[in-house]
Amino acid sequence: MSIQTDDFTPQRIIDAAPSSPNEEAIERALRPKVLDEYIGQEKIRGQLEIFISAARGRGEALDHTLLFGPPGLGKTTLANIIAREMGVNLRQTSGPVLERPGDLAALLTNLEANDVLFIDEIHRLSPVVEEILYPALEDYQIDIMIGEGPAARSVKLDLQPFTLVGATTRAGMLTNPLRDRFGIVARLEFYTTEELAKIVTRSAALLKAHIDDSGALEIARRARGTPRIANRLLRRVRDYAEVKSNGDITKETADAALVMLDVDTVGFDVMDRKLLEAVLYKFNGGPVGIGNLAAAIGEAADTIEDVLEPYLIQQGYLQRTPRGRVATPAAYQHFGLTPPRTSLTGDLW
Ligand SMILES: Nc1ncnc2c1ncn2[C@@H]1O[C@H](COP(=O)(O)OP(=O)(O)OP(=O)(O)O)[C@@H](O)[C@H]1O
Ligand SMILES: [Mg+2]
Repeated sequence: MSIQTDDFTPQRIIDAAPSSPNEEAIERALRPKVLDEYIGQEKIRGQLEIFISAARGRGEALDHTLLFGPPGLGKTTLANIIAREMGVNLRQTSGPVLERPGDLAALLTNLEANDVLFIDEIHRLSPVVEEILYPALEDYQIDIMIGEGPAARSVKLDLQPFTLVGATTRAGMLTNPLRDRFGIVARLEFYTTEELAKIVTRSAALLKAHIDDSGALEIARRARGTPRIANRLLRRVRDYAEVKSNGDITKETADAALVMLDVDTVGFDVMDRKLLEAVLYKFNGGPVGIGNLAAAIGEAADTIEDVLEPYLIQQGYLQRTPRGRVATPAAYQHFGLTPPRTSLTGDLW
């Protein structure tokens, strides 16, 4: 019998990663299917609209596209939308799954003209697999080795023109030759409260939940700029509203539910507070190196960098300096402390 650990590990309510296979199924149902339903990310949407309609007009494959940004901002959603708007198939895989060159070759040779190949976590491709990808991206050709030892020979195979859509939370970890082969590079930004409120309202309608504007705004404000978190908070608030009142989601029910879930007024949960408190109290406001910080709060450095930090930095609570992480005056104020007149890096705030 196999046990899915997912169901047993305690889960941050505002974790930006999907919490279980079950949540992924719910997400699929809430996922916008066409560009017009995709809320926010105006710049990317505007660009894609033009590039897609031009490529379609010429009957060509869309340029290879790299989507990067923190988890839960809509990269997978966008990859699906691109295929849909192009009117082609989407084949999906991910960096760690492609262990051998043959795995990728099999996928590539099965693509039909102008199809989208979506590689999630593309920064985790192994170097040997990446090698195969270069000529595929440039000339729609691959070189594969057939046989072993002295009898081995290399065979060139022609591929159909296709679009690679790569997604990553870490653009900095891509090799230069790979990054250079993307014609379109889109950086997804955190969503504004207004955009998230629209997403919450749309999802509530799909879930047949009753929500008013103030309820949607309250959830949006506390969703860390991330649609995945907004949708998750909505589902938890809906549970609360159904059990504790008549099921209608208002500002009051949303607030009460979120207090119960330990999500504070700016959307921080226990982990965010733990991180900021460590910088403030244990390291005197910083600067503190990522390794020390990771040890102090018992989280992996990767998790801090990919999941926790981006939002805190974007919201201006934390700064990344060459000497380490530094708490900003906003962080001091959030915890009711008086910020020092100069930061520890010596700059005047
Ligand atoms: N622009 C958007 N409008 C409406 N809903 C969105 C939007 N972007 C994302 N969502 C919702 O958020 C959920 C998470 O999005 P998605 O899975 O695309 O994120 P991701 O960037 O691929 O995350 P990860 O890095 O974990 O793979 C989706 O199920 C979708 O319902
Ligand atoms: Mg994804």
